[in-house]
Amino acid sequence: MPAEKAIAIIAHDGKKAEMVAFVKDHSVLFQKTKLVATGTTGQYVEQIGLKVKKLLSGPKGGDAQIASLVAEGKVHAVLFFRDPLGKHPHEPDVQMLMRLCDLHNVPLATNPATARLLVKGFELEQGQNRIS
Ligand SMILES: O=C(CO)COP(=O)(O)O
Repeated sequence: MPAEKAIAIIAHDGKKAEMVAFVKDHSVLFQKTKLVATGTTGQYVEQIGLKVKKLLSGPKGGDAQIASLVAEGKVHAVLFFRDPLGKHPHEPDVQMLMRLCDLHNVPLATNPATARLLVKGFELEQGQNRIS
């Protein structure tokens, strides 16, 4: 994984608990990786003990800021723990982020199962050849 690029982590409120469990499970990889997150998600990631650049909260523009980083080529992958049952006032920002990931061919996981596979790919890239 290019050292200068970050992994972006975002979680809707209904998925924060799953995001925390996921990040804890993969903390070895995340300790070695530049992390960026939307505001509240970032606070949770910090509480796990990881260094993370916190942007604005999602509804205040955090997803849009991550979209901008994607467009600038500064994001290696986006792990987005979306809540498909929730209503989000900033849904247009979410759609923009996903569109820009597709446009710039940036890996985007929108649920924990896909995030797990993506992270496995990073571990393989880094030579940690363990499949569990
Ligand atoms: O709203 C979000 C994703 O769309 C997440 O934002 P927070 O991390 O600030 O809760």
